[in-house]
Order: sequence, then C-alpha cells, then structure tokens
Amino acid sequence: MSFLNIRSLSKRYGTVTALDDVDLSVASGSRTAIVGPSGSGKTTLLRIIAGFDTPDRGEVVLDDIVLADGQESVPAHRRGIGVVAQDGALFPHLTIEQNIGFGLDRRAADRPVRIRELMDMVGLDRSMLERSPDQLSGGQQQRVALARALARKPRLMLLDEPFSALDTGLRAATRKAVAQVLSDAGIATILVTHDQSEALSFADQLAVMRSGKLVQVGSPQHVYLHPNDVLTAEFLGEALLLPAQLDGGQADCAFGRIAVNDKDGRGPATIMIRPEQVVLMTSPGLPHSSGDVPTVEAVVVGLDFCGSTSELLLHIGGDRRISLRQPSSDAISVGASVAIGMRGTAHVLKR
Ligand SMILES: Nc1ncnc2c1ncn2[C@@H]1O[C@H](COP(=O)(O)OP(=O)(O)OP(=O)(O)O)[C@@H](O)[C@H]1O
Repeated sequence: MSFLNIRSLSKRYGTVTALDDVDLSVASGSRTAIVGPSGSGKTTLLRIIAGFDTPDRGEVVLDDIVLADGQESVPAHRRGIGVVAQDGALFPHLTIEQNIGFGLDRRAADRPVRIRELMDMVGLDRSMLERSPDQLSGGQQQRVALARALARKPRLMLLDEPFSALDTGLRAATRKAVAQVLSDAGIATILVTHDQSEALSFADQLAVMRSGKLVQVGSPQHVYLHPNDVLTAEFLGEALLLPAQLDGGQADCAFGRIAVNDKDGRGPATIMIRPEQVVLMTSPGLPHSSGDVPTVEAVVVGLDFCGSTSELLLHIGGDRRISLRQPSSDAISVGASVAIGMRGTAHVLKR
C-alpha cells in the first residue's frame, strides 16, 4: 500500500511546462531517488509535495489525506513533511542547539534532551551545541539540517540535492549516514539529485524525469539494466549501444551472436550492453571463448587514458568500430590485438 500518491500532477510557469501529468507512488518507509537533467522538473515536484508551490492539476495524497488537488492546498507547516535543501539553509545567527530546536516547543521540559538525542541520531558531537553554523564543516551543517528536519518527526522527508556542496569522500559518507538515520527512523524519503551513482546507491525506487515527465520508475537495478530508451540508458551510466539483428532471444551484433532479453523480437534493433558486462582479453593467441563467453577479435585503434579506466576505440572487422571504457592496463595500447566478449544478456531498447 502506497504512503504517498501523486496523481496526474501538472504545473506550468507561463509558457514552460514544469510538470506534465506526473504519477508517482512511494511506499511507507521507502527511499525514492528522482534523477533527470537540469530543468526536467525535479525541484518543482518536490516543492509541490512540500507545499511550497501548488499544482495546476492533479493531486498529492499522503497517508490517505489529500494535501493538494489543484484547488485546495494544506499549508506546508501542517503537512508533516521535512525538507533538507542543498545549502542546509541553517539560521546563521542561531547556535546549533537553537537551529535544531527551532521546530520544538520552547516550553517543553524535555527540549534539551530531545535536541541532544537528535545530535546523537545524526552523529554530531554534543560539544558542537553552542557553535554557530559557520564553525561547522559542510557535512556537519547538513547533519544539523537533517536533525532540525527530524525534530518535527516528519512522516516524509524530502532531500533536495543535500549533498551536492560536499566533496566526494564526505559526500558518500554523509549520504550513507543520512540514509541510515532515515531508514532506522522508518521515514519515507525522496531524494532529488544530479548524481546518478548517488541515486542508484541511495534508493530502492528510482524515478527518471525528462521535460516534466516521469519517463521510467522502477528499482535502481531494473532501470539501470533495462532502460526504456537511449537517453535514460546513457543518463544512468556508460552504455554501449549497438545495432543488431534480433532473432528470437538472440542477436547478431559486433560481439557475434549473443543472448538478448527480448525472446520474441526479430529484425533490426538497438541493443545496450553495460561496460561491466564486457570481457576483454589481451593474451596472445586470442582464444575464441573465455569460459562460457564467446569472443570476437578486435584491434585497439584509439586509447584515451583517464586513470583507473581508459576509453578504448576498437576495430572489430569490416567498418565496425565500438568505443568502450575498461579498467586501464599496461597490456593495452594502440595497435594491440584483443578479444572481446559479453557476459549475461544484452538489453533490447524499445523502438
Ligand atoms: N518560479 C518559476 N518561474 C518560472 N519558471 C520556473 C519556475 N520554477 C521553475 N521554472 C521552470 O520550470 C522548469 C523545471 O524547473 P525545476 O527547477 O523543477 O527543474 P530541475 O529538474 O529541478 O532543475 P535543476 O536540476 O537544474 O535544479 C524549468 O524550465 C524552470 O526554468
């Protein structure tokens, strides 16, 4: 049973359609990540759920209560929804204690205890209570913002790019800590992010937006391996897109005859292989199979070294060339003969 239901949500700003008939369901206690290019409508969707903006059409229903239906709208502060924004939006003139306690009843006897519990919950040292936000690191400030949002015991948490100002190491650590806190508290969460790997690792439901529409919703694994279209395939990570001839569960392509996930399709199609499915061998003698993986011969005709990985351009015969990212190796240089094969099943993109 869904906890949050968004139905046929639409929003225009002048001539711009920010949301176009969006449907989304979020299960109780689950984590949804919304990804999409800049301007695709992610923040607009979050703002309407939070109650900072109203939809032109459609409805937002939380726990069977209609929060917005195009005419009526429950004010943001009465929705029981927590929001953590990109910059944390802490009050600079208040201490950490005052920031976290902002939403708590000032007369409540257990206020100081509650603030300290929230500090513990998000992994902040209590010695920081009297500091001001500018005396904390970016990651610590985001934890304060989370503690402040948690203080009101929200039913739903909205995270709008809350980690984007943090550097890579801190970003991953803060994301994991935040995910753990929210999951322990059983709070359903929606994260908006530009970072595909962040979305894939954070969420149990991934929603891809483009031009105001939700173009695909599913588990991160499913959407990553079975994207509906080329744009989603490329948006979520490196994708090898190849022309192929389908033949009932098999396909003839640059990799030879391989298994595909379309049992019935026949004729020309575009298939997608993720680079991690590719097996590349550099050993002389070129075996024509590696274990169960059939291989074809290729010559490296281009190489762009990028550190741990390299972008290879391979010539496979005739005029066929593919470009492929692989772990960097001393054994691979321009002119080298290699053999390539594919593990698993290639995904047939919808026509
Ligand atoms: N208040 C506004 N007035 C006019 N146009 C707006 C307003 N808010 C958003 N838009 C437009 O609506 C579209 C969707 O914007 P939105 O901020 O939701 O996208 P986004 O996916 O969150 O983008 P980003 O990833 O860059 O933050 C954009 O074309 C944007 O310019």
